[in-house]
Amino acid sequence: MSCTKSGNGCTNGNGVDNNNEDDAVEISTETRYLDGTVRLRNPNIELMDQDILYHLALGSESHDLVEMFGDVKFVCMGGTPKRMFNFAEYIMKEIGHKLPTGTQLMDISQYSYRYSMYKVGPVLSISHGMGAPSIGILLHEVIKLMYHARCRDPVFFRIGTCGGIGLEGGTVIISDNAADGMMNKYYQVPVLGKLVKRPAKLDKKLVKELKALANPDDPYDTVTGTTMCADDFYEGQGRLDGAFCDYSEADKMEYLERLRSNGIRNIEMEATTFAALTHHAGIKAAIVCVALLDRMKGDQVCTPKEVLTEWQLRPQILVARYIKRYLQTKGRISLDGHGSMAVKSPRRFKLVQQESQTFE
Ligand SMILES: O=P(O)(O)O[C@H]1O[C@H](CO)[C@@H](O)[C@H]1O
Ligand SMILES: O=c1cc[nH]c(=O)[nH]1
Repeated sequence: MSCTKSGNGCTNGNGVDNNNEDDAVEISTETRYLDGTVRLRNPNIELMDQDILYHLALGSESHDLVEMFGDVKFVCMGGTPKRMFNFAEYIMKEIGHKLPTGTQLMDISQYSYRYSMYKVGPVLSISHGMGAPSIGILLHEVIKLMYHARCRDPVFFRIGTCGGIGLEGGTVIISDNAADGMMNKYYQVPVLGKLVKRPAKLDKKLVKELKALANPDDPYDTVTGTTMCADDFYEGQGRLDGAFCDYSEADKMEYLERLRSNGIRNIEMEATTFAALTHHAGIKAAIVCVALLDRMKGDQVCTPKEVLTEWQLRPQILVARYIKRYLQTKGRISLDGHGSMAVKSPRRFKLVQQESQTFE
């Protein structure tokens, strides 16, 4: 889809405005087979003898991807390998998953030397590095992995950190919209010399479900709002402490105030890419970040390491509540890491609707 600009939004080439605020992720026959497995918007892939997922150190012929990943329901991503290893261990406890005796969690993608990936029953925990190009490459390969593995209606989460806009460090922000540094609600990437714009949309229902799981007893606030995705940590986020700075503190504050008055509550570096690529794939997705500082009050991250480590758990706790609730309510997914979500029968060319993913 190449988009043309219409206001802040995009059209999909058929003149359809894809920037309707109330839309949930559009899951259609373009992105799903009859049984809910992921259908790629790329006819080339199923014609290929093999598909090498180079940055994951996996391949469609070298690995039995259905056997290895067919039961995956949740894909959780965050910047660092350490955080995603910790999340894998945490979710393992939370969902009561047991590894076979004598085994331990293994980094499935270790020989890519790029990303780390851990699998805990129906949950994949993957590091995505920093910024749009890094998470973009990962999303292409993970979406293809979902297709090859015949995963049904997977849900993706980004579990991140960010700078708050008028929000104290430690506050958890669930993104209900994503915008770039120009406040455009799309992700744009040059393709064949032309700028392709894809609407950066998140599933509003999932946002509400996550917000409802915030516990009034949590010793921190959980809020929703628009997330700004910058292409840089320093100048791109209006910091005064980069190697270069050609603006004044007043300019910075004026910019942050403008962001705040446009509903932007936090800044990080992957939101538009994550929202746009999952949306384009028809994958329900959410972003939950913890603020490391209030950018209205400063630029340097000077909170002690132990405190930052505790804060980073907060988005994980919320996402784990969602996953647990889903597994308890649906109760259809085996937690032994095998089988019940895998579809072994051929499913190509079978189209229609997917089942509902909601569980309220
Ligand atoms: O904490 P994670 O999820 O890595 O993300 C945030 O931290 C990085 C910058 O420090 C950027 O990638 C930003 O998006
Ligand atoms: O200020 C911050 C903190 C974390 N990550 C960001 O991108 N910005």
